Amino acid sequence: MNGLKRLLTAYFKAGLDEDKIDETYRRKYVVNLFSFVGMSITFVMATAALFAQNWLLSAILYIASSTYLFGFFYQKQTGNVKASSNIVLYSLILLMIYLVYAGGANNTGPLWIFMVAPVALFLHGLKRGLIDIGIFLFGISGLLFFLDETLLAATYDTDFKIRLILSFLTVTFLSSFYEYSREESYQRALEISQEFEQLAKVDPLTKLSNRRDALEKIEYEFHRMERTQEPVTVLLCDIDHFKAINDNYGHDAGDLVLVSLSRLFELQIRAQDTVSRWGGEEFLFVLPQTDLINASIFAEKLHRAIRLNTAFYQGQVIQCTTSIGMCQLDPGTSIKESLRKADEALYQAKDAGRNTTMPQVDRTN
Ligand SMILES: Nc1nc2c(ncn2[C@@H]2O[C@H](COP(=O)(O)OP(=O)(O)OP(=O)(O)O)[C@@H](O)[C@H]2O)c(=O)[nH]1
Repeated sequence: MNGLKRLLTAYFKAGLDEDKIDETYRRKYVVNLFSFVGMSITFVMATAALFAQNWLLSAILYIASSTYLFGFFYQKQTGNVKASSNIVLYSLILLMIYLVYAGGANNTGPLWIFMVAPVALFLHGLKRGLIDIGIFLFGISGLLFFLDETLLAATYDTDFKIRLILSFLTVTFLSSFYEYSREESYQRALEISQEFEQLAKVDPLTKLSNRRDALEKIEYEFHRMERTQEPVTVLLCDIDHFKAINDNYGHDAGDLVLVSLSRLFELQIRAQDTVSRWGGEEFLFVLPQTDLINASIFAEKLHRAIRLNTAFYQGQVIQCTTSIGMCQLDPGTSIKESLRKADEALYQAKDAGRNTTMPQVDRTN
């Protein structure tokens, strides 16, 4: 039993990317599922028709069964979900038209047409699925009501034809409603997950990138530097005696200073630079296309701007300074090691009396 379950799961998940569960994943899954169901049912029906010596019906059903299998393999090999879903859906539609035309076994062929509605909607989505269903319905109605004397091989009672179309419309309506709600829920879930993803990258107090996002950005710039050989420098900036601000004016005043400096930092950087809240009262700048010399010029500009910046808290003016440690990224040095060097440089800046910038500390030199 477990072996069968594993086999079926492997079949349904063939060609699917487990790391990317999105709409394409779902469509591929549905293609695999329908190709399996379609292939199995038509195979059984084809064999039954073979025993009943209905050669033509049997041959057509075997061809349909092979087409579903082909749709599955095409999806698995190429990953082309658009083409494979077209193969599965349009071969199903052609088979249904044939069954209505010929009547199938004991005139029961038309009973299978209900499958078209959910398959079309699940494979092609609401809009395109409804167009497919509309065209199919138009063709079937024409065949049943207008070409019944000239083209139709089977004979159906008028009541049966009307009920067939009405029940097909009912199944279409219910399937469309289901697909509509599914698409709506999927869209909403997508929006919520994007919102959360965004929130997970932002520091709630300062609205700057948080440490996690900063690390992603450094990694991106690190790889770009490896490709382009252009310099990248990181700056670790720590507010001097920030504890004293909290102690003297209160925690809310400390928060206000952090927010005020964050807005100031955003104004100082270029479009390609990033500033993030690294932690507590520490900020990290990532400056692409910038070597240590140019980073020093930027750091001086930053010191000046911070000195001139004033935060007002309950009628009191709060001013502060910062210390900065810098490190230029190097392809031969890990990001972690470069950040450690910047941190060491920052401590040297603190030791040197604060309100100053120090370049990286190279122990090997
Ligand atoms: N208001 C506020 N304070 C914070 C926040 N995060 C960290 N702090 C405070 O920042 C202070 C950091 O103090 P220290 O690490 O001693 O550093 P410092 O007083 O700036 O001294 P130096 O860095 O040596 O100049 C601590 O009092 C923390 O509580 C925050 O989000 N808001």
